[in-house]
Amino acid sequence: MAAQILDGKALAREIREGVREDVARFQAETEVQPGLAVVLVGDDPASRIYVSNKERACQAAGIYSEEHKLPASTTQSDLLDLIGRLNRDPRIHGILVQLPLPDAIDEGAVLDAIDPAKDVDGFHPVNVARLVLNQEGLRPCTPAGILELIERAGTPLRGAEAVVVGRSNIVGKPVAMMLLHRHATVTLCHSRTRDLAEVCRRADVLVAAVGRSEMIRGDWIKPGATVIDVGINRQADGSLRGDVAFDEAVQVAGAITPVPGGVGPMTIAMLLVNTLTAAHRQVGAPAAPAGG
Ligand SMILES: NC(=O)C1=CN([C@@H]2O[C@H](COP(=O)(O)OP(=O)(O)OC[C@H]3O[C@@H](n4cnc5c(N)ncnc54)[C@H](OP(=O)(O)O)[C@@H]3O)[C@@H](O)[C@H]2O)C=CC1
Ligand SMILES: Nc1nc(=O)c2c([nH]1)NC[C@@H]1CN(c3ccc(C(=O)N[C@@H](CCC(=O)O)C(=O)O)cc3)C=[N+]21
Ligand SMILES: [Mg+2]
Repeated sequence: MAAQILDGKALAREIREGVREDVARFQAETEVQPGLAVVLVGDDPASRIYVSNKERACQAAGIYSEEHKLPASTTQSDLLDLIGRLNRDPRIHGILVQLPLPDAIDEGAVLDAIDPAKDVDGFHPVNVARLVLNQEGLRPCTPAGILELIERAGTPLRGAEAVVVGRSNIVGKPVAMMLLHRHATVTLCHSRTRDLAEVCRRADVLVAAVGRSEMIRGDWIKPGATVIDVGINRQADGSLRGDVAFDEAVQVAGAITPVPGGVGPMTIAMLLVNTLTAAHRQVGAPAAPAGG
């Protein structure tokens, strides 16, 4: 029997509609409109697509958004100045600096400069520490979206074998930590992992965040497993492929996310949730938003 398809686009739409209602209520109570600033340095075409998706989603949810497009030649000190201004700007509750940054800019120095209260990506060291300590803080959007999808699949995590392929700071490591906090037994794999296929076959929940088109084959998947495909791999013809060979995997898995229409839309929905949560915490409004 073919797997249940986890429709991230539909779930993201539901979440964004909930955010829209919560934003309206928040604004009525506080007279403050939540605001997001997105900073894009250089002209990476893929980043431009995400940035315009984010902008449209903000508008639909009633969140103020502004886009700061800087040339690739921008210096680190100019970027730090901009972040300082956004940190002090009362209209702005969330700041997102699109990654990767040009080589001449020290990514760590830039992330350190963002006010942790406005760090809607959850990449500042303070928010990373709060995640590891399982304390309240802003959680990275893609991992948060992945957890929502797993929950929607009805997959129990307590005691489950979870295998994450990829150990980046923005996806692999934080999603592994979130699965651990849900009491899964977590294996975090990377390019030096031996017998990767064998490790994947143990997984009740498999998260692929590698960036290699269709690397994970159908026979790497345990029958009935929940498979989350984070990969966004642009093909020569312009289409997108995931890190999982979908046509094979869908025959074996219990539930699987498509690419596109899986994790990607959830990332944007969780960015809106984080922006509203950040606004609540900064304004100190009485009621907390759903999911915040
Ligand atoms: N849908 C969404 O919202 C998002 C999608 N993405 C997509 O997800 C994918 C991963 O992104 P990101 O985490 O930033 O990627 P990175 O390139 O930062 O990390 C890739 C990871 O995969 C590991 N890896 C590479 N090759 C292999 C291999 N042959 N076997 C096992 N592990 C391997 C690397 O190992 P090592 O550490 O040893 O080098 C590394 O840990 C990309 O396609 C990206 O576009 C990313 C963010 C959000
Ligand atoms: N500071 C920072 N935060 C990020 O969250 C961040 C980043 N930098 N750099 C790049 C990655 C990648 N990323 C995606 C977001 C949305 C889609 C998305 O909307 N995907 C849709 C459509 C994609 C398309 O058609 O091109 C889908 O999968 O269905 C994909 C990928 C966020 N990232
Ligand atoms: Mg993110």
